[in-house]
Amino acid sequence: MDKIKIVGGTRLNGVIPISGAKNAALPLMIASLLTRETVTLANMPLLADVMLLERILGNHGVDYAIAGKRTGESVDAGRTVHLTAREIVDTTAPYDLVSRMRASFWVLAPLVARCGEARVSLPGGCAIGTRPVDLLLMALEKLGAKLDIENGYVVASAKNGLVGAEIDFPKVTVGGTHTALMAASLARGTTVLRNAAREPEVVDLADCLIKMGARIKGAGQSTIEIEGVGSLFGARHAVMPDRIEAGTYAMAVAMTGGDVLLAGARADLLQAGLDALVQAGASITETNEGLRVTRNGAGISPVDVTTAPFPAFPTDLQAQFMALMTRAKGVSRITETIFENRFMHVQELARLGAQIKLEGDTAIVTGADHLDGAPVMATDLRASVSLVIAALAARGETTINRVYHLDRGFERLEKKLRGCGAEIERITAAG
Ligand SMILES: CC(=O)N[C@H]1[C@@H](OP(=O)(O)OP(=O)(O)OC[C@H]2O[C@@H](n3ccc(=O)[nH]c3=O)[C@H](O)[C@@H]2O)O[C@H](CO)[C@@H](O)[C@@H]1O
Ligand SMILES: C=C(OP(=O)(O)O)C(=O)O
Repeated sequence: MDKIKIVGGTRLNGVIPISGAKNAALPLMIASLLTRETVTLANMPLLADVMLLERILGNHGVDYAIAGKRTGESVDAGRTVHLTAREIVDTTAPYDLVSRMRASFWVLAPLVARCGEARVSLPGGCAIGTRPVDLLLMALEKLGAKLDIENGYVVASAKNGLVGAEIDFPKVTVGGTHTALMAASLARGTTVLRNAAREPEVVDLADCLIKMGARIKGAGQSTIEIEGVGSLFGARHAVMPDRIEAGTYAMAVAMTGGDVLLAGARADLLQAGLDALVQAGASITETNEGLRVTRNGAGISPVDVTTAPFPAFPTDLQAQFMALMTRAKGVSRITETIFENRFMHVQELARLGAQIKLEGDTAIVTGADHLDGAPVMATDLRASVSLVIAALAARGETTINRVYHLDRGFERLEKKLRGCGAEIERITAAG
């Protein structure tokens, strides 16, 4: 298993290109199941999750072709891929694939909407919480799908097609909103989603569906109206920039000090995260090329944050912000309201000398004068990168084990950080 070795203490200076968003790329790829025609996605990130989803979609009959790079195109440019689901050859998504990536469960919606049947393994829990799928199933049932659970699989059928409905989500769910958007696009009649997720990735999916011929109004607001159509077409769409990757590197710069341009990053996708960073002492300027983040001289101030659905502070940046707060001059409180168990990084940060006390859904972080390098273990994607941020500021060497978690969501992380002066290298396991 690969490891990452970091020697802390270097300020970050330079340019970091921001990749296409994992959490937009995945539902966009899944949406290709809705049409016989080719969906072309540009600015695709090269990530383990994307590669796994390629395999899962291939199992259903999606032909996946990667366009070659144009002459002179930078290595930092995202890939362009063509996905064509001419025929769906298999409507089953098996346990061994779905259990490895939760978002793959979302194939249920396009499969049942297009084919009238699907058999998709329940995804199970994961390191950050139990993560039930009851609201995704509720949405599909409202749209007329008949659902049974058999041997760990959701067996869905809608022999006469799905029918538009009013769907009120009792809780904001990104996956539930993606599911309802995809299914309702091919349902007969009108669907209204209430308390829908407003995350930018939902808007990105809706934009692509609209290019494919879907009739969707209100994406990005709590109420979304979808007028179902008989069939969808091919389209070309560029994946939005990754706001979580951008926020992560912004927090790394705030931690080490320095001056970095996050090329391609957009402030409107990340306002709550940027506000917290400015309170912590970073300066952020929006430029034509992206976001410039600097922290010079002054130390890190403690800031309290509470995670909540967009546009509030994102849960996917909670671990990274906690890493930053471990060096603040004072006490901060970080409250996690989305996932019940998203504090696996606390024990690992403590190994570097962080002082964090957990009280229910709140972590109370007392900033330490310094952190010291140590061997640590990555436990999930964002927890892993929080250890990278802490290690960049720790004295001496930190080795992060199980970095396959990082590869799920951060493209060329070592290269991007090394380009800004960080002392970071991947130690590739032999064999
Ligand atoms: C691939 C992807 O895009 N993943 C993101 C997506 O995950 P995901 O779509 O799985 O997260 P949700 O927004 O659905 O989950 C939000 C909350 O709702 C609960 N819930 C969800 C569905 C359901 O049927 N029942 C239920 O109770 C969850 O347990 C959680 O407490 O949004 C999360 C919240 O922004 C992010 O952290 C993940 O990075
Ligand atoms: C939790 C995340 O991803 P997933 O929903 O795929 O587990 C994440 O991107 O932080």
